This record gives sequence, structure tokens and C-alpha cells, in this order.
Amino acid sequence: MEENQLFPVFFKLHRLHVLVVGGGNVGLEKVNAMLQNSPEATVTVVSLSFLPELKTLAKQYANVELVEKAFSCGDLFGKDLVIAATNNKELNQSVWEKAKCSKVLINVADTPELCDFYLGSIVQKGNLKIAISTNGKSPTVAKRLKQVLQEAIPDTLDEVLNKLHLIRDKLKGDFAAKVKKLNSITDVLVDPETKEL
Ligand SMILES: C[C@@]1(CC(=O)O)C2=NC(=C\c3[nH]c(c(CCC(=O)O)c3CC(=O)O)Cc3[nH]c(c(CC(=O)O)c3CCC(=O)O)/C=C3\N/C(=C\2)[C@@H](CCC(=O)O)[C@]3(C)CC(=O)O)/[C@H]1CCC(=O)O
Ligand SMILES: NC(=O)c1ccc[n+]([C@@H]2O[C@H](COP(=O)([O-])OP(=O)(O)OC[C@H]3O[C@@H](n4cnc5c(N)ncnc54)[C@H](O)[C@@H]3O)[C@@H](O)[C@H]2O)c1
Repeated sequence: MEENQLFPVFFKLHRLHVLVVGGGNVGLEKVNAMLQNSPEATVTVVSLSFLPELKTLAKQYANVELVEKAFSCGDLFGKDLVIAATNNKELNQSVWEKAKCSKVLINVADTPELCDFYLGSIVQKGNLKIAISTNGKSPTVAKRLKQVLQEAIPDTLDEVLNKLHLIRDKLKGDFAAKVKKLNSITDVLVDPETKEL
């Protein structure tokens, strides 16, 4: 079976500054995805034109800035991540080249081969977050799997996380003893036959 070699990480996006080039459907989708997860992310969108939904978002979020102009190299200055989402493949390629020169990580929405990272389909239950990737094979399947997991994971899991957090803080002893105790308490999550939490 082919392996997915992507390495998932969870960005603290509120500490980063993201540049999105292109304010059309895909630009909007990506900005929405970022804000749903990280409402305090600083996002600058550079585009010749903007969908009305993006204008509404920029009014709602002080941290979202729209700059109406053609992309230029200087737009990369001070940015940590870039998403190139214009409808012009050559321009997207040129944004990629400039991002590479500046050592800024980039996602080129119409060219997976030029992406340093992919956006995932994201399941959210309180503190729990699961990011899904199909290795770029089928974002639609990622979206469907997200819907399945969102339903299947009980809302009460967040209570479990909060309780475990309290226990984790209270546990004394060395690291190995702590891990052993936490594993024993959470056995029930993998073996429903063991006693209830
Ligand atoms: C998960 C999600 C996250 C997000 O965007 O936030 C995401 N795409 C979503 C939806 C979606 N995207 C597309 C459709 C139409 C149906 C279809 O084509 O399947 C739908 C379905 C829909 O909208 O219903 C079209 C599409 N997508 C890419 C290309 C280019 C290409 O493949 O060449 C084209 C063709 C463009 C064209 O043909 O013109 C590329 C990528 N899309 C990825 C992520 C990355 C791989 C993730 C993975 O590893 O699975 C990757 C590689 C790069 C990236 O975008 O980061 C989000 C689900 C949101 C949710 O959870 O609800
Ligand atoms: N990765 C994904 O999830 C995904 C999904 C669907 C489509 N796509 C691909 O993404 C690309 C964009 O699709 P779309 O539907 O958003 O297109 P769109 O036409 O809705 O938007 C393109 C935007 O790019 C802007 N633009 C064009 N030239 C520019 C320039 N020189 N400087 C700054 N902005 C410029 C336009 O003003 C417009 O706002 C397409 O190539 C499409 O195939 C990717």
C-alpha cells in the first residue's frame, strides 16, 4: 500500500502572519478554514478583487486585512506562511518561487507538487482536534470522513479531557509512574470491558 509521508503538526496560527494571494472561492475557503480554527490568526489577503464574503469577514475580524492590488514580491515580507490561490497558474508558480527564495512555507492551491503543506479536513470537539489528509488523493473523502468522525465522537469526550488534565496536574511521582497511572486510568478508552472512568 502507498504510504502518506506527510508529517502533521498543529500550528499556533494566532502567533503567525499568513499571506493569501487571491480573494476568490479558494481564497475565501482557506481563510474561513483558518479562522474557524484560529480566530485570532493574522491574515493578509492580496488580490485584484474580493468576493463579498471576504469583505464581510474582514469587517468581522480586525485581524483580517484585504489589500486590493496585484501580487508583488514585497507582499511576502514578514509573512510566516503563504497560500497562493489565484486562478493564474503561472502567477501561482511565481509566488512559489518568491516564497522559496524567502524561505517562507507555501501552499499552492492548484498544484499539490508545489505545496510545502496541505490544509486538512478538521474534526473539532472542544479541546480535541483531528486533522485528516488523504495525501491529496481526495479532499472530498477527507471531508466525508470528517463528518463521520464528528458524529461518532461523543461531546462528553471534552469532559474526559478536562478531568484527565486535572488528574495529570495532581499526579506526583516520577515520569514513568505518572505515565503508568495515566495509562491505567484511560484503559477504558481502548478496552470498554475495563471499569468506567
Ligand atoms: C481538506 C480540504 C481542507 C481545506 O481546504 O481547508 C482540502 N480541500 C478541501 C475541499 C475540496 N477541494 C477540492 C474539492 C472539489 C472536489 C475534488 O476535486 O475532490 C473539494 C471538496 C469540497 O469543497 O466539497 C478541489 C481541489 N483541492 C485540491 C485541488 C488541486 C489538485 O488536487 O490538483 C483541487 C482541484 C481543483 C480543480 O480541479 O480545479 C488540493 C488540495 N485540497 C486539500 C485540502 C489539500 C489535500 C488534502 C488531503 O490530503 O486530502 C490540497 C492538496 C492542497 C490544499 O488545498 O491544501 C477541504 C475539505 C474541507 C472540509 O473538510 O469541509
Ligand atoms: N486546493 C483547493 O482546495 C482547490 C479547490 C478548488 C479549486 N482550486 C484551484 O484554485 C485556483 C483558484 O480558484 P478560485 O475558484 O478561487 O478562482 P477565482 O477566479 O474565484 O479567484 C481567483 C482570484 O485571484 C485573483 N487574482 C488574479 N490575478 C491576480 C494577481 N495578479 N494578483 C492578486 N490576485 C490575483 C482574482 O482577483 C480572484 O480574486 C484555481 O486554479 C482552482 O483550480 C483549488
